[in-house]
Amino acid sequence: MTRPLVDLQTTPHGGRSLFATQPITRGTNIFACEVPFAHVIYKDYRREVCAQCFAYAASTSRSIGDPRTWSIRSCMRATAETVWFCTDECKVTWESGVIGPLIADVNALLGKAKIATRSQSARDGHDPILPNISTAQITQDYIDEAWVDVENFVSSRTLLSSYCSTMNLEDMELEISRSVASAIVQRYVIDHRLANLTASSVISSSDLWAEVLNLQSSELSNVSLRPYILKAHLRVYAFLCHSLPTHLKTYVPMARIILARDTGNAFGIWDGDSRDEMLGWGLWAGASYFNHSCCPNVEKTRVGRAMHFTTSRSVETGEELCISYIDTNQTITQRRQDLENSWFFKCRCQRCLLEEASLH
Ligand SMILES: C[S@@+](CC[C@H](N)C(=O)[O-])C[C@H]1O[C@@H](n2cnc3c(N)ncnc32)[C@H](O)[C@@H]1O
Repeated sequence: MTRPLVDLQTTPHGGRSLFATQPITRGTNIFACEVPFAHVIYKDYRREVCAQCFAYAASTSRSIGDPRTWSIRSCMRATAETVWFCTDECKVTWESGVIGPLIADVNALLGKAKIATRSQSARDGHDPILPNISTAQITQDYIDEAWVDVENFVSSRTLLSSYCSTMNLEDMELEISRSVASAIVQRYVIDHRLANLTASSVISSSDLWAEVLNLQSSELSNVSLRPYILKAHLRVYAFLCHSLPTHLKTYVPMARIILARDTGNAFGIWDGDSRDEMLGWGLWAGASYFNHSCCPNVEKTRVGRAMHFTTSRSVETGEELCISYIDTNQTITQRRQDLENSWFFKCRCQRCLLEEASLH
């Protein structure tokens, strides 16, 4: 058996991180994660993004005159949401799988349920799920209590149904709901052994959920910086409790776990290398142990549904293997701002430490 090239270790500065177990040459594929555990493609792009391989119809690499939307569509159950494909091969692969069609069924239900949330008169601004809050109030206890309250609230079917009929779910809340629902379907399929899922080169399907649980949560940092996120998450939870089919409802408590880990661990699904347009996002469990560096030695590439990680230069035994989360062609001040706003940490990479020292 060949020895793995990477090893997970704890760092003094940035939680767990991946390290080289032997010298690695430039261009080596060190890790691959085959499928996202949760994902969503934004509504505006759904006709332009292949449901199987995420190829973008309007990408700049395509020729002038090529259509901006895909024309091959799924024709499975009438109850399922229509999805589009770049080739017949992708369509056959998707239709012969279990997860894609199940997600399309659930998405159709969520779409209808969202329309129903605005069928009655708009709310008067008061939301019983969470009163207006100020950042000063936000502690882990506060967040825990808010989740206990919402769980009590949704346990009354009458209250829940009446709330959802006028909650006026926002478009972004529906996207978040779709992403959580895709994870719920994934877990349902694993639990019921409906498909043989291989998520990555090192993780077996039975460990997939454990891998998601193991991801770092950024719930408190995220809600402290953007208190409105908590309200959106609680509303998504209530909406899913109300709208999902009975066999998936038992999995709704997963929502808080996914939402707490999504920010800080998910990757954007981009149109191509130039990253002009973000088409959606996905949570590739197992691929989130790469720490950030402003002088990275690993490049991340999406290959269809898979995330591949390749060394961008040669690496010594024991070296930390890092990707970059941001545009590293920025000043230290801009880089810090981006990392603190979106990932809630102060970068301790070699480049930042050197640049910081030269400032003093
Ligand atoms: C996607 S996770 C990476 C894996 C993470 N270290 C863990 O233990 O799960 C991102 C988090 O890792 C930490 N991190 C990543 N790169 C870092 C760096 N250059 N300096 C300090 N902390 C970093 C931050 O806490 C960040 O929010």
